Amino acid sequence: MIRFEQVSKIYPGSQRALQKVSFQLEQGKMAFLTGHSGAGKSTLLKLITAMERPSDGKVWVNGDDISRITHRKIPYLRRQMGVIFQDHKLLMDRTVFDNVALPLVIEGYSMGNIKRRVAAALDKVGLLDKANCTPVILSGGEQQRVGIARAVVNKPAILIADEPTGNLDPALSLEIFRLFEEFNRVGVAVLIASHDLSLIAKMHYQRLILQNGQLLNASQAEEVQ
Ligand SMILES: Nc1ncnc2c1ncn2[C@@H]1O[C@H](COP(=O)(O)OP(=O)(O)OP(=O)(O)O)[C@@H](O)[C@H]1O
Repeated sequence: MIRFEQVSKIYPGSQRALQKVSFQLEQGKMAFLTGHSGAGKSTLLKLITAMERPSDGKVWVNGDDISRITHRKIPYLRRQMGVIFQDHKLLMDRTVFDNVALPLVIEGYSMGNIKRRVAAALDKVGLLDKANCTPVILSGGEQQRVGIARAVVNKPAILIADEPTGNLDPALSLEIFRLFEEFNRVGVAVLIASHDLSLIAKMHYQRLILQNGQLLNASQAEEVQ
């Protein structure tokens, strides 16, 4: 589903952010991406969403080599994935419904279809009764769940999350991780970058550990755990 082959990334005028990173996340699997601040986690995720291109190596998503993807093909790639950010990037002057509907409006879905899908996504994250509220009146955990509903509303095969629980307390963080597990259980591949080591330790999924841009192998990983 996602495959990195000897991927390096050097930002212009800076040192190497990723060095010869290789890994695979198979269809329907869930994994955590961890590592110190500046280790390269966001960079790795940005290569999957084609917000950045690798300087060397190959990135495969759903069977396509996206290392040199053209701008024209990026919308097709992004349609296959839902992306969740720490600050959830919600439109605060629009309703929860409008926020979740946005990807479908952009895709030109009919209003009937939009209503059905948004209701299903909000139901999944437990916020159906908040559809007509603006996100400002919601708690941090609820706002993050709106972000998750928006990410899953067009049923992507892959979910990518960059520090989705960064601003939340442990109980709410666990709730969010459990939600990701539910999507994974129905076949969605999930990759979550997180600093939340105690929570990750409680969940038994593949762990990718970055250190100064390099992925640790199994024995190195054991040493840092
Ligand atoms: N747009 C950019 N231009 C130049 N250097 C960058 C850019 N983005 C990231 N870097 C550098 O690349 C390295 C990896 O950064 P990245 O944001 O991927 O790390 P991270 O593991 O996500 O860190 P954090 O946990 O603090 O968010 C860092 O040294 C960072 O300064």
